[in-house]
Amino acid sequence: MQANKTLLAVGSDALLPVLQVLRQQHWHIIHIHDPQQWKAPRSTSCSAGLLLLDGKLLRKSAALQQLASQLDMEWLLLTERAQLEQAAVRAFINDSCYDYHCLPVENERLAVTLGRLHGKTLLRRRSQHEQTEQEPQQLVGEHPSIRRLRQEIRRLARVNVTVMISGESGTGKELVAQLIHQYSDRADGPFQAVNCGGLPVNLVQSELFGHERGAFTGASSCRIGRIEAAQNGTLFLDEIGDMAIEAQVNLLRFLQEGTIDRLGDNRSRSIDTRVLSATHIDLPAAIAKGRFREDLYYRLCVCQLQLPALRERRSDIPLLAQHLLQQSASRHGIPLKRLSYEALAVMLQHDWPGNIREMSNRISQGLAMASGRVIRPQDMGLGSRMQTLDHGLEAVRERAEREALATALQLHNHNSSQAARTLGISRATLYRLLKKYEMNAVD
Ligand SMILES: Nc1ncnc2c1ncn2[C@@H]1O[C@H](COP(=O)(O)OP(=O)(O)OP(=O)(O)O)[C@@H](O)[C@H]1O
Repeated sequence: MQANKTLLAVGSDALLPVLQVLRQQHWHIIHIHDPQQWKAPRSTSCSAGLLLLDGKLLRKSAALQQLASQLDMEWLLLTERAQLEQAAVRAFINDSCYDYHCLPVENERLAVTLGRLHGKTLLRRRSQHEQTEQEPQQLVGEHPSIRRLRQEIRRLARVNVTVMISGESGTGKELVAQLIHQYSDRADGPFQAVNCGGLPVNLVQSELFGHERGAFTGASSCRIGRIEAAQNGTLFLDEIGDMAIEAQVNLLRFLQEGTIDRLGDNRSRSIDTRVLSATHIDLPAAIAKGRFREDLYYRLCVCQLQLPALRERRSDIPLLAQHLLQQSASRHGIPLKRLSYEALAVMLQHDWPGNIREMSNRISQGLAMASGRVIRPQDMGLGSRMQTLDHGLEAVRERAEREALATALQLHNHNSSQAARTLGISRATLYRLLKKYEMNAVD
């Protein structure tokens, strides 16, 4: 990260006297007349942008928005007061600028504002940097099912049993496996994730167990398998339900005996690894159809974790959205934007068939597509304003309340006192809500 004071100035030569003063204040200045001229790589280290809006630039509003939304820095707009009468100018200021000054320029005020922009850009870059570099993976969510999951992860991390993690695609199964590894005393060892579904039958064996040179046609060198690579660490078998039945017997042998043989080598090697697996399919049904070995199932399922679909914990949507926004902005080097209220309302209603991965993808899409600083539903490829208004915020709130009640009651076997405590409301409020939604508790 560089901390130099570099200013990107966009506008006509009318800016020159101002730029002269700023140079004396130790700003390094890049001056372009036209937003489309900006060709520098995104990693450029400008920390502030100064934009002199005149009639000519106003006609290039799309290019301006494009420029302002793609560069990781804050913008100050210089404008004639009369231009503020135009809705497009006001929208541009709201969406894309940190501040605006009316002409003529007051040099002292300008110096203070640009200093602030510079400081703010550096602060944001620093926190984005710290977030990606240092922050461990986190399981975001305050829904009772996620709170309980966090406790279960901590407990399971301490014991060396196999765990089967089930849930729809994108619900966080691999993340949970990583957390179990991180909290375990194997955290300093490797975490090896294998996608069993993506491996063709003929490759599964060599991928899992490794092979010696010449073990089969094309095996030109010796290769350590994924199980061996997970020595003293954790082996995560993703999509285990899709593993070819022929490969299942060898995996079973490894789980029973704790040893593997590389293909083409009959020396058994002892392996000490913790095995976690995940599936999005119904394994008992696969067993009934003869597609999955029952003995392997019991070996892999000493403990089980079931992850809820995102639509079953809608109250977590705002929290997750904020987390994914920050994560995506810092990963892709895009300036942070905020979700419009409308976007959040649409997200609360969406059913999220692809769960958190879908949300993460849509938010990245929104960050890339939004022309200003605000992400609208259409930027994420989500329904229109009319659809939101059809349902209204009240309907969204009712739906979230109904779901929170149902989950709390289920969690506590329909005991109203305990459910009220979990929800952080009084029993009287709980009864009022149960009556409103025609639901029942036991006591
Ligand atoms: N509770 C959560 N908090 C924060 N991020 C999450 C959470 N759950 C999932 N994610 C993120 O969502 C993305 C998808 O999660 P993950 O890959 O773990 O899902 P999965 O269930 O293993 O998916 P698949 O079945 O398709 O393999 C990842 O980027 C993950 O970090």
